[in-house]
Amino acid sequence: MTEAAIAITNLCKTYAPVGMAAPKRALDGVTFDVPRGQIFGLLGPNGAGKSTLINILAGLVNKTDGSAAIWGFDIDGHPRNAKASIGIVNQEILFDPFFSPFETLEIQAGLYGVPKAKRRTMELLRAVHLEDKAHAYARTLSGGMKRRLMVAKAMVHSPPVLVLDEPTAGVDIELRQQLWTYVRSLNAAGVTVILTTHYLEEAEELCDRIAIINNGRLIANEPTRELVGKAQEKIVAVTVDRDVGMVPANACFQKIALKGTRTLEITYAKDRVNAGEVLAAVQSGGFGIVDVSTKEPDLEDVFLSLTRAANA
Ligand SMILES: Nc1ncnc2c1ncn2[C@@H]1O[C@H](COP(=O)(O)OP(=O)(O)OP(=O)(O)O)[C@@H](O)[C@H]1O
Repeated sequence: MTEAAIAITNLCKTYAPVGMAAPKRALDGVTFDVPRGQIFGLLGPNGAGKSTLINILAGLVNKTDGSAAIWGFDIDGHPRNAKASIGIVNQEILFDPFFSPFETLEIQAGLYGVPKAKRRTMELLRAVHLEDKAHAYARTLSGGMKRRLMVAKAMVHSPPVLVLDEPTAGVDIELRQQLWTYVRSLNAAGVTVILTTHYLEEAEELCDRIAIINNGRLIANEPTRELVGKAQEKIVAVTVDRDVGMVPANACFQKIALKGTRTLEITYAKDRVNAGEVLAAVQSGGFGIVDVSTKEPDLEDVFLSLTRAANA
C-alpha cells in the first residue's frame, strides 16, 4: 500500500488556559489520512480546529497527544524531513514589504537550504503570474498578488505536499480562478494539496475528498461525490401541460413552489420518497408532465446537516 501523504492518528490539542478561561480542547482525537496525489478539502466552521491541525503539521503548535506523519516522516521522530515535505500557505500574509518577490523567494530558498543551482525562482514567479513584478517592492503588490507570492514562497523547496489555509479569503473571483488553475497544475504534476476553506462550492469543485471537522472532532471524511450524495433533500423541477392555478399539495412534497406559470419546483426527502413517487403525485393532481429536471444537492446542504447532527 502506498503510504499516505499525511497520516494523522488520534490527534489532540488542549490549549492551556489564559487568565480565568478554561483550557480549550481544540482537537479531540482526530484520525484521518490524506491520500497521495489528491486535492483534499478540510472544512469546518470557525473555531473547528483546522488551523490548530495545520499549525501542528507546520511545527508551530505542539500537540497534546496522538501522532502525525508527513510523507511518511513522523513529525516528532523526523521533524526535519517532515518539515521539508510540506509547504504551507497561512491565512496571514507574511513577508518583508521592502523585499521584491524575487528576493523574497531567494531568501526563503536560502532558509530551506535549497542550493543556488536548484532554485526555481523565476519559474515559480512565472507560474503565479508575477514575472513582471519580480523586482518590484512587495509592498506595491495588490492583495491578490501577495497571496500568489505566498503560494510561490511555500513551493520554493519543492515539497510533495502543499497546504493552503483559507487561501482565497478576500481574493476576487478572477484571481481566485488563476490561483486554482495553478493549484490544479501543481496537483497534475504530482503535488498533494490540502485546502481549508469556508467556500463550500470551492471545495466541491476542487477537492477529490473532503473531511469535515466540527468542535475538534472529525465528523466526515469521504470522496466529495459520496459526501454530496448524502444530502437528503432533492429538488425536481416539473413542467406540466397547462397553467397551474392552485399549487398542488401532497404528503411526499417537502416544499413546492411555482416557477413561471407551468413549472413546479418540488423539494423532497430522498430517504422517504423517490422521484417516481413525486412525479406520480403531480400526475394524480390532474397534470400531464412535459419536462423534468433535477438539481443535485450541494455541499452546503450536507455540511449543514452534518454539523447540525454533530451538535445535536
Ligand atoms: N493559542 C490559543 N490559545 C487558546 N485557544 C486557542 C488558541 N488558538 C486557537 N484556540 C481555540 O481553539 C479552537 C480552534 O481554533 P482554530 O483556530 O484551530 O479553528 P479554525 O477551525 O482554524 O477556525 P477559523 O476557520 O476561524 O480559523 C477555537 O476555539 C480557538 O478559540
